[in-house]
Amino acid sequence: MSLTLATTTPGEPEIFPSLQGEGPSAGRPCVFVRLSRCNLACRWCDTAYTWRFTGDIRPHRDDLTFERSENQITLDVREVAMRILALRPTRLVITGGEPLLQAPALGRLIPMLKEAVPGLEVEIETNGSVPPPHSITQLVDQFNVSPKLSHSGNDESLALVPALLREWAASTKAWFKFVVADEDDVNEVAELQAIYHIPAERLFVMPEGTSSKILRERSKWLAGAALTHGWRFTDRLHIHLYGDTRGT
Ligand SMILES: C[S@@+](CC[C@H](N)C(=O)[O-])C[C@H]1O[C@@H](n2cnc3c(N)ncnc32)[C@H](O)[C@@H]1O
Ligand SMILES: Nc1nc2[nH]cc(C(=O)O)c2c(=O)[nH]1
Ligand code: SF4
Ligand SMILES: [Mg+2]
Repeated sequence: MSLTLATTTPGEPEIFPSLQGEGPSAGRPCVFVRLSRCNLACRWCDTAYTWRFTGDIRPHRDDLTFERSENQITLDVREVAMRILALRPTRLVITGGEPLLQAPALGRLIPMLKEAVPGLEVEIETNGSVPPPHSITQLVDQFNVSPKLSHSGNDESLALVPALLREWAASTKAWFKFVVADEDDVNEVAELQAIYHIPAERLFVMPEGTSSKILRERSKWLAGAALTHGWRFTDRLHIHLYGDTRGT
C-alpha cells in the first residue's frame, strides 16, 4: 500500500522535524509528514503546491501559477515509516494537503510507527470535511480540525459538513482551529460555535498569514476577540521562526 506525499524539492518527500507551530501542542518537538492532494482549494492556502496541479479546474486564486505535479511523490507505506523513524519521533503530525483523503494507507502506517515507538503520540491536521474511518479515530491521539470559513473561497457545502462538525465537536480528541482574516470571520466562528456547541476550551482562533508582519497585525485585534469570546488563541510559530518555507 502506498502514500502520495508532498515534496520539499523534486523527489524528496516532505518529512521533517520541527516544533509544532500551531494549536494545543504548539512548541512541542514533532516529526511532520505532509501528504499531497486536497479536496478543497482555499484561496490563501500556504501549501497550494500539494493540490494545484496542471488541469485542476477548481476555482483558484488567479495569482497562483499552476504547480507541476513534481510536487508529489508516491512511496510504499513501509518506506514512509522508515523515513519517519529515522528522525526518532516522540510525536508525529500528519498533515497535507488533506491527509484524511489517504486514510486507508494511514491505517497501515500509524500502527507500524506505534509498534516501533511505544508511547508515540499522533496528531492529524484536517480541514474537518473528510469523514475519518473509525479505525483512524481509534489510532490517532489528537485531531487539529480547521473548518474553512467563507473567506477561504470554498463552496460552503463542501467545506462545512454539519454531521461531521457535530462529531468533531463531540470528540475530546478534536481541537478546532479557525483561520481568521478579518473581523467578520469572528462572527462566523461565534455562529459555528453556537450551532455545533463547540466547547471554548477546544476552540482556537489563528490569524491568516504567511509572514510575521501580517500575523502580528492580525494578532493585535484577534487576541482581543479571543478574550471577548473566551476562545483560545494560537499563533503560527513556524512562520515567525522560519518564514513561509517548505519543510519547517
Ligand atoms: C495546509 S493545512 C493542511 C491540513 C488541512 N488541509 C487543513 O486545512 O486543516 C494546515 C493548517 O494550516 C492552516 N493554513 C493554511 N494556510 C494558511 C494561511 N495562509 N494562514 C493561516 N493558516 C493557514 C490550515 O487552516 C490548517 O490549520
Ligand atoms: N512547524 C510547523 N507546524 C505546523 N502545524 C501545522 C502545520 C501544517 O502545515 O499542517 C505546520 C507546519 O507546516 N509547520
Ligand atoms: S483545506 Fe488545508 S490543504 Fe486544503 S486548500 Fe485549505 S488550507 Fe490548503
Ligand atoms: Mg503549514
